[in-house]
Amino acid sequence: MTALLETRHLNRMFGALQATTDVSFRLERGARHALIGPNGAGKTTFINLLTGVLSPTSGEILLDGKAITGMKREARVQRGLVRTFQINQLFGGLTVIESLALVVAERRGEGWNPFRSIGRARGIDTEIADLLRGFGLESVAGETCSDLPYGKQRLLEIALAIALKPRVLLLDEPAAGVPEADRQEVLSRLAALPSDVAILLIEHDMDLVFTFANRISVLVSGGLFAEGTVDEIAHDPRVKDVYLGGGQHG
Ligand SMILES: Nc1ncnc2c1ncn2[C@@H]1O[C@H](COP(=O)(O)OP(=O)(O)OP(=O)(O)O)[C@@H](O)[C@H]1O
Repeated sequence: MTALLETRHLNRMFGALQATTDVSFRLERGARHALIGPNGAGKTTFINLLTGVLSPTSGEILLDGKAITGMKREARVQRGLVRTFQINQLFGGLTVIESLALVVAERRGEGWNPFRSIGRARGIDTEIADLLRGFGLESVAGETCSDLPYGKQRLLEIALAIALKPRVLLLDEPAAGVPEADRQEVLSRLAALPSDVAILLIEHDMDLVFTFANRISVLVSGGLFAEGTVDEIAHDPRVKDVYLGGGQHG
């Protein structure tokens, strides 16, 4: 069966440095798949290739069996390949509800008019209300995004991505910077993400990886080093060596 997202022999050079090395990877429908690897292993480069921020030196990327290798970022998003937003870059000055309204309206092709009361367009208000409730953001709906505590910021980033109705969601360190007290909420919201959305989690935090994912790929020096179930990876002595040998978890 065709994978939902697939790479075939993907390579990316930065001058003489090979940051991605012959990566053939499959993300299945409904996946809860984590991508891990020591610092500098090439995780960010791989995600940038998937989203179209970078072009591969060679190799192919397929979404639902169709090549998207040369496609622009926006076209990939329209086809359902979505990465979590950095809200401070895009929406810092907007309120939570405004940022959600903007994304939902854009997705519906209705554009966003700040002078029109939010939610006037039919259906948008219900959709926004569902997102606010689904991600525990009702109490901060009127707050400015950049003023939110980290836990709520991470949740809003995921809510904005879900507002685009992705088929594949690339989750980049969803619990980064979240204090211990708010971590559980982020984890339970992640566990409740729609099961029909295939998720690739890029994460440094092994506890989160082992809780969330049922499949793990390990990237080392740009190449796929190991792949398997959580159990297989947790007990793979070669994977332990890579991490312990590397000194630092990444
Ligand atoms: N734009 C660039 N130009 C030159 N080298 C780069 C560039 N981006 C990444 N690299 C190099 O490519 C390699 C992989 O980097 P990348 O950031 O993809 O790894 P990573 O696994 O995401 O690391 P970390 O976990 O530390 O974020 C590193 O050696 C890095 O220095």
